[in-house]
Amino acid sequence: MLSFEEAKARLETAGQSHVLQFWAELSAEESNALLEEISQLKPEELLEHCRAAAEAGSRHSSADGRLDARMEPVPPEFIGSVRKSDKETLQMWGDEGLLQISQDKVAVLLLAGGQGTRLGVPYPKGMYNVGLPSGKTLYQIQSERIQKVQELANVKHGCRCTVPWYIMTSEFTLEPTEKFFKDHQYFGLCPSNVVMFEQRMIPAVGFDGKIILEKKNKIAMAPDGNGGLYHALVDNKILEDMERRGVEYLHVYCVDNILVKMADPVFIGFCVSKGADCGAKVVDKAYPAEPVGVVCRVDGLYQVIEYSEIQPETAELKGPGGELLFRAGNICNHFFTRGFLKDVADKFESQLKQHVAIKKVPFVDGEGKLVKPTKPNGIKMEKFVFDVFQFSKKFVAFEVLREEEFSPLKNADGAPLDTPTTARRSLLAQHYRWALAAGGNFLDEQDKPIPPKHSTTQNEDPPAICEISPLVSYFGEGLEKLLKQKNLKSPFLLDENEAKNLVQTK
Ligand SMILES: CC(=O)N[C@H]1[C@@H](OP(=O)(O)O)O[C@H](CO)[C@@H](O)[C@@H]1O
Repeated sequence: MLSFEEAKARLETAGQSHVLQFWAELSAEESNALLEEISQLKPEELLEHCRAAAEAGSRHSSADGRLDARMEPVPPEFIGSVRKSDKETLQMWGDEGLLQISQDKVAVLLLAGGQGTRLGVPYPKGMYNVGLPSGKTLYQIQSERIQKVQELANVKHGCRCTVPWYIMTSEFTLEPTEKFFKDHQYFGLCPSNVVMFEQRMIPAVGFDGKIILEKKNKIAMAPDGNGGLYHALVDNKILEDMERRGVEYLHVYCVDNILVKMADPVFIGFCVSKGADCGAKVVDKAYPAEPVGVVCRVDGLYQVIEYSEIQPETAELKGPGGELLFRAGNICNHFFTRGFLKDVADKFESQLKQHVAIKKVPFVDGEGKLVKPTKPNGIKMEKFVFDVFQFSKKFVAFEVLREEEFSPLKNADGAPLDTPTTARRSLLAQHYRWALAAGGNFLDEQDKPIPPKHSTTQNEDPPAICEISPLVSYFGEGLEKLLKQKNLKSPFLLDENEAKNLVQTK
């Protein structure tokens, strides 16, 4: 660890001497913690970071329109689509994906370093329970999907494959996530195949270019955005781990989408058969101001323009058929080859754009009292995971069905969209559709038939409650043999035990 003198010199070089202003008041333990924090910061990088943040803050307007004029939509012929493809093609991609999975070539990587500020919980989002009949958390659902996709590949190819699960956490989420997994015996996964690592944290900076102190001995730090992935892969030797395991393809996704298909064989198979090194799943944007990024091209290069960085007028532009011109909504499900990630790590990481977020950052005033600002006072710099698309040699977009694949949990209940209620509803509506399609009949509590309803809107609950464990079915497969012509009493929970009962009562 640094000595006081070294820390002082380091901070002076970066113009940040104020970080030590409360030094004389700190206990030995407190001062050690501060020295430890300072020792993580490299003086030149810090100087540059603070300079760039202050400059970005002074001219900040995220949606400044600099890119809008150069944006063009992805030509439809460059988008693979679940809706527009026939059954055989989808089957072919799915088979290809399962083949790759069966050969241990596929891993999933979860971006879980965020603080879930909008959701308003003090713990990692993945630990959230949206109120399903089973009480499962997002982490449990995801873990069970991994187990099921492994099983599908095993059964098809007579193997015992592994889909390793890499989880990128941050200083905020690592400890609670690790504990949660341990407390739940990794939800049935082998701990050695769940690899958690931490992304970097960087200081929040005031408009004057000075690091913000959130305590007398603590710098206000924030994760470096989900694009911090590329640094973190190197810092934690994750690419080496993948190589050792023979992983060639990675499905990267963010934690909050309750419908995420982990290592989706169809998506993997599509990307692999197109020879892509980089790919993104998209859904048709629901309305112009929907808070999703749009996949598009800028100066001929693939890019995502984030919802906070697009001008409203651009988001509203319509194509010839009245559809949104920029409608390829990014659902934060990406495909990368290991080779591509290595290239990014070796050659391109430093070129990734810094995005600026102006936030309210709690700070200590000159007297050391904590102030919760009412106006934004700090600049946080973030990298975005999708900013590497421009370096891809062969990029593909893959359009999937929103009702099957996208229902993110962003906000607390009470907000109109993307809440625990909407997430729960989307999952239950999906499982209800699967059960109907498999030939099940629902009964109410008085054993009266509930008339089937084949589509429900986002704002209504399905007429019967049905939850199907991912351990029983991954994307609706295999249900006919269990549910056909069966009377299912709502609420109906199809877990592995119930599946066994149903087989026996054939
Ligand atoms: C930097 C980044 O990855 N932003 C993603 C991500 O947004 P957040 O609001 O940061 O969760 O998830 C959205 C989908 O839920 C996607 O549309 C958007 O582009």
